[in-house]
Amino acid sequence: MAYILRTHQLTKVYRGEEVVSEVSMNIRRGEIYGFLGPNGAGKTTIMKMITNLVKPSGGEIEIFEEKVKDTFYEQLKRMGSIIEYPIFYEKLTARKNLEIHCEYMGYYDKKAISETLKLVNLVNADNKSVKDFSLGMKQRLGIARAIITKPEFLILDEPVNGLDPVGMHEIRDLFIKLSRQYGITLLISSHNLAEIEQIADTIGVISKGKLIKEASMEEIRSTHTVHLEMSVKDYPKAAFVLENELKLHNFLVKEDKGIIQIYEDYISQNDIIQSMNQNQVEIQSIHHKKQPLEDYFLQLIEGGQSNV
Ligand SMILES: Nc1ncnc2c1ncn2[C@@H]1O[C@H](COP(=O)(O)OP(=O)(O)OP(=O)(O)O)[C@@H](O)[C@H]1O
Repeated sequence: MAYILRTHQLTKVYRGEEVVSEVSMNIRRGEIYGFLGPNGAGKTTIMKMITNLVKPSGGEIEIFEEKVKDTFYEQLKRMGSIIEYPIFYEKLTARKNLEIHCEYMGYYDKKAISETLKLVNLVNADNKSVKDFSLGMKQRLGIARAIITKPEFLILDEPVNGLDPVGMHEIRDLFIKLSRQYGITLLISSHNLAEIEQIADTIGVISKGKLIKEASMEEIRSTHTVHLEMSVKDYPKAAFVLENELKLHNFLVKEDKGIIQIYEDYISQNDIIQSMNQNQVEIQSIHHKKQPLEDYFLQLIEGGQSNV
């Protein structure tokens, strides 16, 4: 398995306080990794350590399958990033900003500027200076600057923060394009699940400096969101049957809705129907129900546990 990034027990202490605690994360080549967590969870600090802006207090970082040393310029050259707010030369155009950046990076592919402006859809902005850009245009220019040197690994800190739904949609499409067509690996942080749920292949959930979950979206969707919902009139009796006949304990009785939610993975719908029939409990409906992912993540973050 080719990993673009692996951290081992990565830790950062600020004034005696551990703001990042023993984080071991794994990003595979070519994937979009969604880094999800509430504000202050430690996402930016981790991204800063990965991009050599902040020194770790402990642990290790491996990029492109090589352990990073004190300075890791060779690896950094193959990476692009936007961390916190990108700063531009406000009086200059997007093109001029990119030219200056390329010069600074020692990257002299003149064609790249026009190509990149086209890719991020900023071709018609040649007469505008950056100070007159909308927030979305600035975000796209930031992305252009991060990708112009053709990085293999792109690190984006809250890149859609503050964008309207249309802008957000455009940027999301761009990320998918960068990943699927250009094979760039993306690490994207967000405090909002809806922003990255649709594009991430893998999600890392961070809370209070700890990585509390790392799993593929596919796995999360298939294993953690389903429960059985059974609608009955006589719910006390139904609950009795679940508990004493089927020996199930992980269920919730919602009296106001007349339903019982059953969270046991190993019990089949048929077994429940059979047992209810044998005990003369009439089932009005029974079906699998998905827990909204948002609820699942909130539960995860609030619980702050690693065994969910
Ligand atoms: N230079 C610093 N000195 C002291 N504490 C810091 C410093 N940088 C970050 N912190 C603290 O570390 C914790 C994590 O901050 P960080 O910015 O990494 O979180 P985050 O998940 O990226 O949240 P946000 O989205 O709000 O930036 C916070 O409690 C923050 O106050």
